[in-house]
Amino acid sequence: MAQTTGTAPGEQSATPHVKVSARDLNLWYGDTQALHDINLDMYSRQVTALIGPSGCGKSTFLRCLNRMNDLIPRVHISGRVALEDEDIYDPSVDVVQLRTYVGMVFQKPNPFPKSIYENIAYAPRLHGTGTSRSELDDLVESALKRAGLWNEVADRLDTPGTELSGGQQQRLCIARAIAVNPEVILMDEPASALDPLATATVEELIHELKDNYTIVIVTHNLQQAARVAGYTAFFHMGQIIEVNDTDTLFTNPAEQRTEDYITGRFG
Ligand SMILES: Nc1ncnc2c1ncn2[C@@H]1O[C@H](COP(=O)(O)OP(=O)(O)OP(=O)(O)O)[C@@H](O)[C@H]1O
Repeated sequence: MAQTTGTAPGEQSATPHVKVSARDLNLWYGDTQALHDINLDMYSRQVTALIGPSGCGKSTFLRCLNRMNDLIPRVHISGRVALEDEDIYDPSVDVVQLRTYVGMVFQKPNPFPKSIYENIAYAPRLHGTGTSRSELDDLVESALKRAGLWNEVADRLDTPGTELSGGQQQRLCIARAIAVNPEVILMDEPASALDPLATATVEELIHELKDNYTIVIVTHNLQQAARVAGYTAFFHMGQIIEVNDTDTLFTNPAEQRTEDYITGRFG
């Protein structure tokens, strides 16, 4: 597997900071191995895209990064995933806490059946981040602003989140993830259920969020990976075939399988 530690386009520092790393990561669903010896560094203030054909293990890998696979029966994992050098699979790790550091946004927008306000305020209240009403008000406003949704919903915070358009719902889900101050945001095909205009808005948002978070995104859309990601990893049959800065991976792939995939020969 090819992996660079070089500088991504637009990145000032020669050695980007590794925020999350996977080392020799294997995962089995029962007897079936879905991930094989995955090694990947994901950098602070960068978007890393995971691409590859259907069933190659992208979502499985993404779920390893905040232990969402713990919820699936008969899953067995070996190897290491570290957040800032801390092994997230260490038995002492509080998984609920971990998921506030490493938030997740899913393919289909899934707002709670609650008001826009409550969608954002719910988790901070639960975790004790915002206690008074005015603290929560500030937190809701700030999260909605960071998700680029404030101007569209400021006058109707009491309406159900489910009444927003699909694109707005997805930005609400991103605001909800942001509200608990994560360091890493995982996105599993966050725009695939959206129309082109809403997709463009979400992509712009990802671009802005990158300045403050580590973002890992699964996408089927190669153009989207090229637009939003500084780094891209190509998965095939549960392995990483190649990872590199996105421009190099798309224009000068080292591996034949990568070239075949990005030129549409399979997948
Ligand atoms: N809950 C599960 N139980 C058993 N096997 C699973 C489970 N989830 C995924 N798999 C299997 O693991 C492999 C990888 O699936 P995964 O969903 O990670 O791939 P993917 O690359 O994200 O695919 P897609 O692009 O179609 O979403 C597939 O063979 C899939 O059938």
